[in-house]
Amino acid sequence: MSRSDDSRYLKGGPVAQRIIASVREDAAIATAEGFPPKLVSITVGDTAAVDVYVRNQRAKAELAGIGFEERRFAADITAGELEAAIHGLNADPRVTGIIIQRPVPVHIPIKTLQAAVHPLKDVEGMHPASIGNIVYNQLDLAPCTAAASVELLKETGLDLKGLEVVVVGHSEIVGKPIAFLLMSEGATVTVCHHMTRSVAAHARRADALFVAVGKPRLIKADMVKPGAAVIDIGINSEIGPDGETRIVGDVDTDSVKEVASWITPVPGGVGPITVAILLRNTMVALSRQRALYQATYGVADKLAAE
Ligand SMILES: Nc1nc(=O)c2c([nH]1)NC[C@@H]1CN(c3ccc(C(=O)N[C@@H](CCC(=O)O)C(=O)O)cc3)C=[N+]21
Repeated sequence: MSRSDDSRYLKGGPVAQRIIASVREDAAIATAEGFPPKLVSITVGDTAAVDVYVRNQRAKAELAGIGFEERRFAADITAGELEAAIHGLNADPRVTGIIIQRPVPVHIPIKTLQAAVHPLKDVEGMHPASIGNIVYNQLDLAPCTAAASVELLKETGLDLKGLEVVVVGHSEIVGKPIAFLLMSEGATVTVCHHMTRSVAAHARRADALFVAVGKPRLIKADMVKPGAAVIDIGINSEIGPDGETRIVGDVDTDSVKEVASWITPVPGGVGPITVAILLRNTMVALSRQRALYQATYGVADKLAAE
C-alpha cells in the first residue's frame, strides 16, 4: 500500500476547530447585542459516555464563549420532578439551550421528557415535533452525532449522490437521523439493526459504512468492502491491557484499516465534531428565539410608537 496509515484516518479535530471558530464569532456578536447564549445540560444517573461528552461540552463551550451549566439528577428522580425542572429552564430567559443526555433510567419515558423541552430551546432537534424537520429536508439543526458523522463522510470528498451507504444501528438519536440526513444528500441507504439477518452481507456492499451500536470490535475486516469509508460512532469504555480505562469504538480498527480507504479513529473522530455541532446548534436555536422576539416585540414596539 502506498498510502500511509495516517492518510486513512478521518480525523475530527480539524473539522471541529473550524466549526468552533465560526461559532465563537457568532457567539461574540450575539453577546454584544444583548443575547448571550447559554446551554444547560441535564444528566440523570451515571453513564461513562455521557461523562466524556459533558466534560467536552463544558470545555468547548467555554472556548466558544457560550455559557454552560450542568444539572445532575439522581437516577431515582421521578419523571414529574424532571419535567418540572425542564419547565423551569424553559421559563428562564437566560437559558437559551437545553440538552437531555441519553440514556435516562428506564422508569423515565424519554419521549415525554424530550417533549417537555421548549422546541425553540431544543439544541438537538429531538422534540417529537422537531425531529420531523429532517424528513422535510430542513437540515440546519439536526441531532449532533448524526450531523457530525455525515460531516465526516463529506471530508472524504466522495459524491454522496447514489452512494451505497449502510447504517448499522437504528437508534432515535443516531441511526435513524443519519439515514434521513443521507437520503437528503441523495445516498441509497440501508439500515441494519438487531433483527437484521446478516449484518455482514449488507455491510460488505457499502461504499460508506456507519456503525452506532455500542459493541466494541463488532465490525471486522471481512465485513468491509475494500476501499470503503468506515465511520465509527461507538463510544465504549473498556479496560485496556495496561489496566487503564480507555474508549474504543464499534469497529475493529486495526484490521479494518487494512481494507478500508478511510476510517474514523475513536477517540478523535466523530466525537469532537459532535461537540462542535452541539455548539453550532445552540447558536441556531438562539437565532430562532431572537427571530421570535423580533416578530413579537419588534412589531409591538413599532405599533406602540405610532
Ligand atoms: N442526548 C444525547 N446526545 C448525544 O449526542 C449523546 C448523548 N445524549 N449521550 C452520550 C452520547 C455520547 N456522546 C459523545 C459525544 C462526544 C464525545 C467526545 O467528545 N469524544 C471525544 C473523547 C475524547 C476524550 O476522551 O476526552 C473523542 O471521541 O475524541 C463523546 C461522547 C454523545 N452522546
